[in-house]
Amino acid sequence: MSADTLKMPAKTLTRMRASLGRVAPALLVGVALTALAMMLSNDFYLRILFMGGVYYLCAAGMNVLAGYAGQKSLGQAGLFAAGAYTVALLTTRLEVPPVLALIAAPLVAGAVGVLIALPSLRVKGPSLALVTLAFGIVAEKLVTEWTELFGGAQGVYGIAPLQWRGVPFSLQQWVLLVIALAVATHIVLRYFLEGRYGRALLSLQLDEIAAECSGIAVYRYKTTAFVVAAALCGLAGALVAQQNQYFNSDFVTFHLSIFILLLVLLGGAGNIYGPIAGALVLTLTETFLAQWPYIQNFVYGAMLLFALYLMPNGIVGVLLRYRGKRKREAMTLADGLAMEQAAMPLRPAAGQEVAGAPLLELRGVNKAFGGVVTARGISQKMEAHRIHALIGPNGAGKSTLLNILTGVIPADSGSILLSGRDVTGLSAHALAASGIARTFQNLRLFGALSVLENVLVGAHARIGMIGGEAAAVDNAMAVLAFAGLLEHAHTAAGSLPYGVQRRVELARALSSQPALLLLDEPAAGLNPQETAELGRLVRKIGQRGIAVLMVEHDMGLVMGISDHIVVLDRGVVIAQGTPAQIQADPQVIAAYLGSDDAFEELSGELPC
Ligand SMILES: Nc1ncnc2c1ncn2[C@@H]1O[C@H](COP(=O)(O)OP(=O)(O)OP(=O)(O)O)[C@@H](O)[C@H]1O
Repeated sequence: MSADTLKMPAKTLTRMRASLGRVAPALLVGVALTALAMMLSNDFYLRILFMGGVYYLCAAGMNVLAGYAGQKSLGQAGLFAAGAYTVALLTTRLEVPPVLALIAAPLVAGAVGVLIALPSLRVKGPSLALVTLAFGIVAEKLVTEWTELFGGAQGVYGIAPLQWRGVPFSLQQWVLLVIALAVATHIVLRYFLEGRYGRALLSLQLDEIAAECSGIAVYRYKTTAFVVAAALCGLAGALVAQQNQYFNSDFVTFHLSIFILLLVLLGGAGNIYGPIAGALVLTLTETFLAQWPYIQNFVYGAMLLFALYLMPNGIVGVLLRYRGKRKREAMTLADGLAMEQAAMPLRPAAGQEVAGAPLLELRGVNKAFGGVVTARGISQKMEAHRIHALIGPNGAGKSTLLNILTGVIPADSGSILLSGRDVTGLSAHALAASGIARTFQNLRLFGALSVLENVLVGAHARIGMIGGEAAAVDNAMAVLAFAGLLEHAHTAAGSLPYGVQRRVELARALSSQPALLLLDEPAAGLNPQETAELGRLVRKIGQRGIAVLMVEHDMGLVMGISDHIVVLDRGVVIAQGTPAQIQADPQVIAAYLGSDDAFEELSGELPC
C-alpha cells in the first residue's frame, strides 16, 4: 500500500473527528442541562432555565444577523411579538392545535423578517438600525392600540399550551423542550456558520462589493440572516406565550429589543458561543435584579456601554484569546498535511462555452456619468490563455470598464459575451460564478479575516453545498502556496504589509478558478522588487491557462508581461496590439503626451 493511500483515510478520520467534535459538546451540555432539569422540582429554578433557553434562541438568531451579517436590528421585540401573537390568535380564535400553532409561529415571524430585510438593500449601519427601530415602534403601537385583535394591555388569555398525553406541559417539560430546541439550534447554526455560509456573512459585513465580486449573493444572504433571526425570535416568543398561556403588549417593548441585542454584544458577536455566554450572564443578571426592577434599565445600559467600549468581542472573545492561539498552531500542522495533498489544480473551472467563441467579447458598450463619457461604443475581443493589458491616461475609463465587466456598475447600452454566452446585466456575484474574478484599485480585502479565510471566500461559488469545505481548504492552501502566501495563512489579512495584502487579494480572486482574471492597477503602491515579483506571478497565472486583463500604469510591467495591449482614451479604443506595436503607435504617444511620466515609461522594462 502506498504512502498516499495510507494518508487519505487518516485525513478523512481527522475530519470525521472534527465533525464529531462540533456536535459532541452541545449534546453533552444538553444532556447535563436535561439531567439538571429532571432533578429540579423548584419552579423558580426551572423558570430560570426556561428563560435562559428562550434568551439563547433569541440571541442565536440575532448573532446570525448582527454578529455575522453585521445588520444591527433594534426591532426584535416586534418579531418576538409576531411569534407570540401567532400562537395566541391561532389557538384562541381559530382553535388550531397547539403544536401546529408553535410550528406556524417561526414561519410567520420569518415572513415578517423578509419585510424588514427589504430596506437593508438600500440602507446600512445607523440608518438600518433606525429602520428596524421604527419597525419595533410600529409593532409595539399596533399590539397596544389594536385591542380588538391583540387585546392591548389586557392581552390574550387561554393560549393553548402543548400537551403530553392529553395533559398540558408542566414547567419541567417546557424546560426540556427549550433545551432540546436550543441544542438543535446550536448544532444546526454551527454547521452552517463555521463554513462557507458563516464566511459569506462575515465577508459581506466587512465589504459588500468585494463579497459580491467573490460570488456571494449579498442581498440573498442578508435576507436569510433577517429570516433566521426573525424565526428564532418568533419561536422564543411563541414558547413564552404558550408556557404562560397568556401574552400582552407589555412584553413588546424597546427594552426587549435592546436586551436581545445586548445578549449578543455582551456574549460575543460573530462567535458561535457568544449567544450562550450572553444568555447565561444576562439570565442570571435578570434573576438577580428582579428584586430591584427600577435599576434594571440602568444596569443593562451600563452593560451595553461596557460591551461596546471595552469588550468589542464580548465575553467569549476574552475567554477564547488564549485558546485561539493554541488552535492556530494546531491548524498549521493539519494544513501542512492539506498542502501535501492539495489535489485541486489551479486552472480555470470548466464553464458553458460556445465552440470557437472568444473568451470575452464586448459589443458596442457605452457608459457615461452625466457629461463624462467613459465608454463610447467599445467593441473588443479578448482571447483565452493570454495576458491582456488595458492602458490609457488618467480618467480614460479603464476602471469603469472593469466595473462594467464585473457587474459592479451597469453599462448604458451594448452587450458582453463570456465564451459566447451573453452575460450582459448579470449581477456581480453571478459574473463571479461564471468565471470572472477581480482585484480592486483600492484594496478591498476582508481585513479582519485570516488570509486563508479571504481565499476561501473567493472560492465561495465553487464550494459544493454539502461536503465541499474540506476540498475548498485544500484548494485554498494550494492557491496560497502558488502565491507564496502559505506562511501568512492564519494571519489577519489587514495586519499584513501592503505588498503582501495585494498578493492576498490576487490569491482570493484566483481561488474561484476564474477563466478571466481582472487586475485593477495591481502594481499601485508596490516597490520595484514587489512589482517584479508580481510580474512573475501574473506570468505564472497566464501559464496555467487563466486569461488576465490588467489595468496598469506601470509601463515596465505592462510592456514586460503583456501579450496584447488595448489603449483607451476618453472612452474610445485608440490602439491595440503587441507591446512593440503600442510603443511605436503615434496615436498612443500623442494620448500620453499630457502625462510626461507615463510617456517616458511607455518604453519601460519590467524591473528584475
Ligand atoms: N461613479 C461615478 N460617478 C461619476 N463619475 C464617475 C464615476 N466613476 C468614474 N467616474 C468618472 O469617469 C471617468 C473615468 O474614470 P475611471 O476611474 O474609469 O478612469 P481610469 O481610466 O480608471 O482612471 P485612473 O487611471 O486615474 O484610475 C473619470 O472622469 C471619473 O471621474
